[in-house]
Amino acid sequence: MSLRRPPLPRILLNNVSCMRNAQTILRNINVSIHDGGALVLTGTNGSGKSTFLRMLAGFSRPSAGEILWNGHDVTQSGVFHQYKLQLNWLSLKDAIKDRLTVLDNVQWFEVLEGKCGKAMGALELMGLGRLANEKARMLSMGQRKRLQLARLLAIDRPIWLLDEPSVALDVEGVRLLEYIIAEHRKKGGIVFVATHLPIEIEDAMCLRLPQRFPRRKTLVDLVR
Ligand SMILES: Nc1ncnc2c1ncn2[C@@H]1O[C@H](COP(=O)(O)OP(=O)(O)OP(=O)(O)O)[C@@H](O)[C@H]1O
Repeated sequence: MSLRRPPLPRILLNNVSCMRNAQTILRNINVSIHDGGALVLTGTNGSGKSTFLRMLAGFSRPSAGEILWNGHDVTQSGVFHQYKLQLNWLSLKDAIKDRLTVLDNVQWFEVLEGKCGKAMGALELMGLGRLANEKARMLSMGQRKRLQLARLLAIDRPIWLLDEPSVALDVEGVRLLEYIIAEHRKKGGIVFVATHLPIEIEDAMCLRLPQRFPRRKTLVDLVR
């Protein structure tokens, strides 16, 4: 009889807490995620969703606990160097260069990544093929979000950290987002999504972060 150990989770958050400005934003978070997994983070404004993603991206360190990637603490410099190459980050700051064309905006990231050849296909999938040679400043908000998603596809790293990825997308855009997330997971990719808007992600784990401040009076309370 062979006794096989269960595989290590690709990412493990072990009792992680995070402080900003001497305040605890995240407290005792435990998450374990394997290849193909997804975690959807929800919670009120200021509950710490972006902080969670930023910590996973290595922009801030846990104040307690540890984040393990393949069993190694990502804050160790040798590990972090490898770990950060696994990450693809999408946030409300879109880092789009308005003076470049739409295509150049994707190819530029591909070049930085030492890759090439996927930019046009990614733009076409995201419905931006006809705009590939337009200057990026011509794009609407939803089109800019589609351009960010095309970059994710072109760069093709395994761990996606998506902060409000559906903001400004139309219904078709949200369906495309759901589709590319599903396809990414089929290849073993991992997806973390912070969102206020509903996104259909099959078998995703959900983590609702607690509200950090006492509930203030709402508009409804005030007009009663
Ligand atoms: N650089 C910073 N320095 C100090 N505090 C910060 C910093 N960034 C965020 N915070 C605080 O951390 C808390 C959580 O912020 P965060 O942006 O993670 O919330 P969120 O859940 O993503 O909110 P939203 O739904 O509004 O996007 C907030 O109270 C915020 O003021």
